Amino acid sequence: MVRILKLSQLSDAERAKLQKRAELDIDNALKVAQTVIETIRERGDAGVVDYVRRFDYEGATVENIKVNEAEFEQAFQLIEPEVKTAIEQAFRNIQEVHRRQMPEEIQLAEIEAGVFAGEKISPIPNVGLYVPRGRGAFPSMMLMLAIPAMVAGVERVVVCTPPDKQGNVEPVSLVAARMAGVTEIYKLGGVQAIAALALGTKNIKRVDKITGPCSVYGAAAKRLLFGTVDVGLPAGPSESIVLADESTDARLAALDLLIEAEHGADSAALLVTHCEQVAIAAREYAQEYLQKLPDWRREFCEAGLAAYGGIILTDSLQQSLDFVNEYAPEHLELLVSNPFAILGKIKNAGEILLGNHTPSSMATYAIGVNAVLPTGSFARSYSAVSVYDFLKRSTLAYVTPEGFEKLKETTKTLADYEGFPAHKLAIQQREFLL
Ligand SMILES: NC(=O)c1ccc[n+]([C@@H]2O[C@H](COP(=O)([O-])OP(=O)(O)OC[C@H]3O[C@@H](n4cnc5c(N)ncnc54)[C@H](O)[C@@H]3O)[C@@H](O)[C@H]2O)c1
Ligand SMILES: N[C@H](CO)Cc1c[nH]c[nH+]1
Ligand SMILES: [Zn+2]
Repeated sequence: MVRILKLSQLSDAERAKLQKRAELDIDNALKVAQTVIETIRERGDAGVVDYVRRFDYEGATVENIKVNEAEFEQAFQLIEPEVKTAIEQAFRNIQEVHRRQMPEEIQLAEIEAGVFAGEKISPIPNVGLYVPRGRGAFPSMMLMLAIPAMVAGVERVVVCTPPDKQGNVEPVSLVAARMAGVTEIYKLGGVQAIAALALGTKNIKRVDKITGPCSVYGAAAKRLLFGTVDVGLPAGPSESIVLADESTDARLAALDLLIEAEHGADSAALLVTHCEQVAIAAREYAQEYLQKLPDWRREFCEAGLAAYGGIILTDSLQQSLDFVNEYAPEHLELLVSNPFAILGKIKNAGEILLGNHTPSSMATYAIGVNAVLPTGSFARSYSAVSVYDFLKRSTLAYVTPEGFEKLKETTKTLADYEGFPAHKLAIQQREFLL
């Protein structure tokens, strides 16, 4: 039975446990990751292959961990026509959304007479994308990562994704990668993928940034390699809040509660409402809909809902909103009578989905908004993946002779005050040299 928790009756410890989610059960993974990283640092490709053999595919060799042309071609043979059509529509919408995000390459504004300031935008040269594979196939994640990287103009986009026990990469992910223009793909998952991308080996050139969702092993590796490489946003176990009021159809609330719950036993799926009737009815419907899922997905839902999720009953809509903002969910669905009326009150959420026709599964696959989102309360400061994850900004300035006259005294005064004589001299001498 899906639990109903009355928010006002939760102890501080219970509230903190909800807030923490599963994200931080990382200690054991950190130990594994440390050993794998050290081995790859010392033994390079041979170390990488040893761990692929141990964790994913026994037949891995230095030669066969890179996806070859025949494997791409085979993937195009294997894909069902309706899946290809679906991928094509998703591709178009994701590309459209991300093209609209692209800023002007050069922005320069006159700040005062003769003083121009702005930014030059450039792509990150080398980027590694991690597309997970453990508990599902994720061609959608391939699109969500590869398309913004390509739109941003990244020169080298490398993908790592785990092979199955037969050494194959999930074929629709290969089709999605090819459509986006990615050709360099390694059959690597977990720590060995992150370590190879971050440290580089003879066969796998290191990257400047790695981004993409992963399980606790990849997350542990990213934590240990922070400082060696840019590890992007924290995107861990899926989590969501469905926010309901007295107008909500409890069947929709129950259905959407199960969307993120089915990812894994570590998923955190919550329905938050001040309306007891909706809470009780949604609990009944959730039980019913759970029976429609295959055993392994239903067991994920039951475990995650018992440990990290469930239905939270609050005293008022305002208390529900306060809870949402404190929790900072990855996905937030506003299944309320007028979602636009409360939109301004949402302060922290990776994704905000408005109304009955915008379930989070549609955002994951088809709308075009990015579905790689910050988890573990990091939606307080991080954003969804976008072209900005693949761009950097150089500040840009240009001063005319007129502008130089206007700024020279301020520069000399502040250089004096801070005790930097060469800074001052560069201004003083220019007054004679120019
Ligand atoms: N935040 C987001 O936007 C977002 C999007 C999609 C998925 N996700 C989350 O990403 C995660 C993906 O995880 P996953 O497990 O499906 O795929 P994964 O690819 O991250 O994990 C599989 C890899 O883990 C490694 N591994 C497995 N067991 C191991 C062990 N005992 N020791 C060392 N390494 C081991 C293997 O090398 C394997 O390749 C899920 O938690 C999912 O909810 C998040
Ligand atoms: N909902 C996930 C992000 O939390 C993404 C995903 C891909 N496939 C299925 N789900
Ligand atoms: Zn999902």
